[in-house]
Amino acid sequence: MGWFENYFEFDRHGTDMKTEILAGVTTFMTMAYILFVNPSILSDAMGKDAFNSLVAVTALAAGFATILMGLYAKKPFALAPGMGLNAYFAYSVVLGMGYDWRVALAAVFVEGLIFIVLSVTKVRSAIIHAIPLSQKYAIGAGIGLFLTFIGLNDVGLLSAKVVAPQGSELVIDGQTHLIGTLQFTGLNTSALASGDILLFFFGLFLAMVLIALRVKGSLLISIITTSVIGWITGVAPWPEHLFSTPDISYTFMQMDLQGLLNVGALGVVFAFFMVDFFDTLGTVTGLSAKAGFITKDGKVPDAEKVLLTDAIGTTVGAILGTSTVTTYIESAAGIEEGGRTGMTALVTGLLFLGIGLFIAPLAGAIPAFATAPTLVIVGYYMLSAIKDVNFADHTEAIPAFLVLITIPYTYSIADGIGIGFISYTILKLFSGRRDEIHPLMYALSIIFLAYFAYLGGAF
Ligand SMILES: Nc1nc2[nH]cnc2c(=O)[nH]1
Repeated sequence: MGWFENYFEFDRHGTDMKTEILAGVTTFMTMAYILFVNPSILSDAMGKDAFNSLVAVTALAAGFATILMGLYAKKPFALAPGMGLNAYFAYSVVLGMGYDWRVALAAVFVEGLIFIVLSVTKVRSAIIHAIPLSQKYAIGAGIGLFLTFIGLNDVGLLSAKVVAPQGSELVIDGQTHLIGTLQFTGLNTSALASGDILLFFFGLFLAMVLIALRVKGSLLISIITTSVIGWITGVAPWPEHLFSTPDISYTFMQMDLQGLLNVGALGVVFAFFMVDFFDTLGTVTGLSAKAGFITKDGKVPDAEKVLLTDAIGTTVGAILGTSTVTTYIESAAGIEEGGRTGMTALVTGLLFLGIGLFIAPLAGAIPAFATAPTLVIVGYYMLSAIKDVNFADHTEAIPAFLVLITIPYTYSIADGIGIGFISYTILKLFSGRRDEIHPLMYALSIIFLAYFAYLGGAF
């Protein structure tokens, strides 16, 4: 038995080197899009000149945090700057509220420090353990639906009608987007015969069949096959070149901590913190349930180490120049391939550094239609956690249901968790079962009420 096998306890987890490496590569392939999507979102707020720096910074932050997760927390979880959080950073905080991006980075940095303190003092894992099992399962399942929704959206399969109040337009990459109330969504029929969508369905059906045949690496095979067909048929451009030289000078150490010293900016720190905290919490629980880590009494082993890694990732990410780093739900893809130990994360992290830093153009050439089927399938896997919710008990199942639908509909894991906690506490309280409410659930419900009030502009 080699050093790696011993250190990561392959025997105890019933895994082997080949499975772990394949799992690490699969998770990387599923997440590689972030190397290009994150820079494109953040550079809307930081300026186009930031783009190259952001590619390297995204790879560095994801690589560093994921390797730390592998070596220290020994879990098959990968981290990168979160999609919900980068959009909040760019479109709400900088473009919406008008904060300089350096102040927004400082808010992320401080939020990360608060996280570190909470993780070290074990407050955070205490909160995790106070949350009812039905809510934990529903969060995992809701994140699954969210992921499917992201996949369908990425590939342009859904259309939406937006009723926009005047003046609420957002220009991204020269395209004008309406911001307003969503009236309905539908199938984007005009795109159905496009190469992108056809290849998406090809990838989806290929993945489905391979999974049904129980072929190892089926998601990875689907991503690679679909990409290559896309490149050959000209639906997606071949990678232009293989190598690029990393340069992070534009965003490195740019935080403006002094700019944070006003009440409004503290609200921004609070909002970042809430989203990061509960996104991580839900994701770690969902992934742990999927990997079979949850103990009989509903706990995630070594939760403190996982949370501390996540918190350090955010802080280091802010120093490098990116929005909040968080544990990715896409890690479910590698877990699905059998990844159970830190070796999986180590492989993913090294690929982020190796590919992300130096051959970013190649990773970026993997088209959205090739990764979207994976997001859809992983969503299906994660949804299965809902079967562990007891639907005979309305006081457990109704709040679980609300979490399940609110996460994808609001495109926000934190909002879904908030609705879940508030409704759980109210329902138990008014149905004569208050002794089942953990005292921390009252506090969390009140914090979420304050959070929603803040979002609604009450203070
Ligand atoms: N948990 C989680 N996973 C993601 N995958 C892509 N973006 C995110 C995010 O914001 N949170």
